[in-house]
Amino acid sequence: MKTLDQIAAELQGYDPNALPADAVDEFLSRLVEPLTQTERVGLFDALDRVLAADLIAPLNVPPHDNSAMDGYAFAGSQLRAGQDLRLRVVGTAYAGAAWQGEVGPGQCVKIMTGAVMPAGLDTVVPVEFTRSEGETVTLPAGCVQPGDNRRLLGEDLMAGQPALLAGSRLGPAALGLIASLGLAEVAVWRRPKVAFFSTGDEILSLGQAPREGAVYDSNRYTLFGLLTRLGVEPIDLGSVKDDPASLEAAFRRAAAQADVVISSGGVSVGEADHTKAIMKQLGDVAFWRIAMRPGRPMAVGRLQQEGRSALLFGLPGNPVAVMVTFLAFVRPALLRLMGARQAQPLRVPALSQEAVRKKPGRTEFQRGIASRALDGSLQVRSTGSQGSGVLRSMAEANCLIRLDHEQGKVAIGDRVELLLFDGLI
Ligand SMILES: Nc1nc2c(c(=O)[nH]1)N[C@H]1C(S)=C(S)[C@@H](COP(=O)(O)OP(=O)(O)OC[C@H]3O[C@@H](n4cnc5c(N)ncnc54)[C@H](O)[C@@H]3O)O[C@H]1N2
Ligand code: MOO
Repeated sequence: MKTLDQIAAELQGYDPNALPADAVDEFLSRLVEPLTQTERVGLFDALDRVLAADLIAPLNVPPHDNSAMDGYAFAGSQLRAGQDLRLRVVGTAYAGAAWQGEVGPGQCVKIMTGAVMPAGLDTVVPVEFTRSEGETVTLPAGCVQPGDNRRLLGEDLMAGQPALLAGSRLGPAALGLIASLGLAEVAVWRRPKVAFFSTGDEILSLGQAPREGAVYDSNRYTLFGLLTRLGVEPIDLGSVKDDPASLEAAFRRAAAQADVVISSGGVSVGEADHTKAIMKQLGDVAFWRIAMRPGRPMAVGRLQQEGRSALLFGLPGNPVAVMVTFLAFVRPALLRLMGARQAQPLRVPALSQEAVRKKPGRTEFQRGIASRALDGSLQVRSTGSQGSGVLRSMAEANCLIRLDHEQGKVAIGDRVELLLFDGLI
């Protein structure tokens, strides 16, 4: 395990007082190592977990050639260009049991969607394309081609081939895919435990009476939501007063039971803040000023407690900064810890509906409302006030507009990049 100083020495031009967002990504990718313990869980418990090993299909899906339509199965070699085909119906194949009879030339079998294709037959004509008279059906010229409407054995998954790769995050489709292989359990990485708490003397817990100079703790609730959506095990440690004894107890308690500790507040330069001193005392911690807005101050490192080491993210106190630093840095780090292959969120291009003032030299995340323009392209406007205490701007938004480090001002119609909240938070 490398120390923070060793990692810093590996990075060119590392300056903790003006760290570009890309350098933070690079730093964290070297700091965070995936958890090593795996477990087997039932499929209902596997949602949002990360697959620990390649999943090899133990059988073919579908297990047999079958019909994609309700209609008539027949040998496609009998089709002649420009000619109707008349066939005699000699039986009915239902889904669930293979039809066993013989089918000769000029004959067909009535077949249901999903039913096994009778031996020797390779084509299905949907019932609505045909004319039926008593025991015969007529297929009008050109209504199907040989091989149409037949689903091939193994066309979804072939036995022996990987169905899902290690590091895949299991969504609803993956759960269904695993179930389609007849597997009731799957090997996943252990869920990281993430302890979180808020710091600050001005922070009121819900239920406390309002008082002058105090604000209600919102960060714990957004962090709870972000962590829960991500599929880690959140451990709420409440809000902690800004005195050394309370802070030390909170950080020790957190580090003793969690893989990751997330605090909010106290990482800037304020005089009352004891947070940084305690973090330093309990572990190997770097204090950064990131070239980013919001989310400039942030502490990152490891806390040592009772012979174990927990990752630490000391997020800035401002509520929007908490969410932005979480999405930009903590979420990818947690995904890496969870063993996920794809850790960085997808960035989607969109056209800006507004001009934006921006100087090169820092990454900015504005709260955006993305929508579809009349011509079908994706467009975005900001939610208005972008203050890093204005949580309403985050609640109204459906995306973050990410303005790159090098980017200068944005004109109406310029291309910007979005992190869409759908699937992200
Ligand atoms: N001289 C400087 N002052 C500040 C700088 C700076 O670079 N130089 N950076 C500013 C930036 S940017 C941020 S962000 C904040 C971060 O400061 P802290 O991490 O020390 O956070 P606090 O001072 O404790 O709180 C900031 C702000 O957020 C409110 N807050 C805190 N926790 C919660 C919570 N759980 N729920 C709701 N609101 C919370 C707190 O009341 C403050 O208003 O520093 C700037 N200052
Ligand atoms: O992190 Mo602060 O919120 O950049 O304003």
